[in-house]
Amino acid sequence: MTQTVAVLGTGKIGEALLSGMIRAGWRPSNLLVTTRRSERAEELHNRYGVDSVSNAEAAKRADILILAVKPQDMGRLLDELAQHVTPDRLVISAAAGITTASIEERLATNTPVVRVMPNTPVLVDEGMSVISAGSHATTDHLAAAEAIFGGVGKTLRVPESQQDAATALSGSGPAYFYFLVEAMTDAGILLGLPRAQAHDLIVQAAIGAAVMLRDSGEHPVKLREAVTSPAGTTISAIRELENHGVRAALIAALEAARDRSRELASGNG
Ligand SMILES: NC(=O)C1=CN([C@@H]2O[C@H](COP(=O)(O)OP(=O)(O)OC[C@H]3O[C@@H](n4cnc5c(N)ncnc54)[C@H](O)[C@@H]3O)[C@@H](O)[C@H]2O)C=CC1
Ligand SMILES: O=C(O)[C@@H]1CCC=N1
Repeated sequence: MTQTVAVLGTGKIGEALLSGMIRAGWRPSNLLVTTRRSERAEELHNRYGVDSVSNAEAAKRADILILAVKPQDMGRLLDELAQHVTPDRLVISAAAGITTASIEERLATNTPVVRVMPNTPVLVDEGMSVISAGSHATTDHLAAAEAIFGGVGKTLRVPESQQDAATALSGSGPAYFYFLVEAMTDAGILLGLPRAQAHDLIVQAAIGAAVMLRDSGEHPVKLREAVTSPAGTTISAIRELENHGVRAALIAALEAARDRSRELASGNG
């Protein structure tokens, strides 16, 4: 961890990553951030002890640049960086949809670019980061990205052609579970439970189910069948879920997220 890493754009995912890197043992003196507002720079300095610099300065000083701005802001960021990034730097983009090729063509020839799709559970070291090499990135560059993102969760290498699908499943994935918890908590209210209790019951059911999925090695169908007693309560609920097309809705939802990721490749909104 002797390299210097700059996080360019420190919104939700940029800060989540920054906080995770500090927990994983990165020294604030080896980290830089860029922000659009000076109050935000001050806030991050107070919180993490990191210095804020301009994007051009970050490109000059950092070995690894993590681009964490919105896809729609990527063009402008690359304009600011283009003259300053040399091919001995590693550029990691965390932006949905943006291809490594589109970044490579804006930077000096042979600049290595790695595309990563993390998710917000990096905040609790349970992130999933899906990693792909651009055309000039070597296995050492992939390993450098894995060292950073592996400190805050799991990593998986995929061909870049699968990144839009991975974004739909994993980058956006936590939101679907929060949405379910929200809806199921409302159901608890309808059934007469106090909101706080309904929330706790659903969250613990989610945690228990997630740990069983991760640790038991069983197929989800098997785990669901173990809950579903003959003529019992669960099957009554499952019938309603099927009646309302929840399975088809999920498939369509993730397909829409994949398509949106593809659209964002143009950098347009
Ligand atoms: N939020 C999430 O769960 C995930 C987000 N991503 C990707 O991360 C990127 C950022 O997303 P969020 O953090 O959600 O957005 P955000 O809007 O919270 O953060 C973006 C930040 O970039 C800053 N910014 C924009 N242009 C800048 C520039 N030229 N120089 C310095 N800072 C600049 C903005 O002020 C803002 O603070 C997006 O490309 C998104 O696709 C990837 C995985 C998960
Ligand atoms: O919603 C988005 O576009 C970003 C990318 C994955 C998660 N959040």
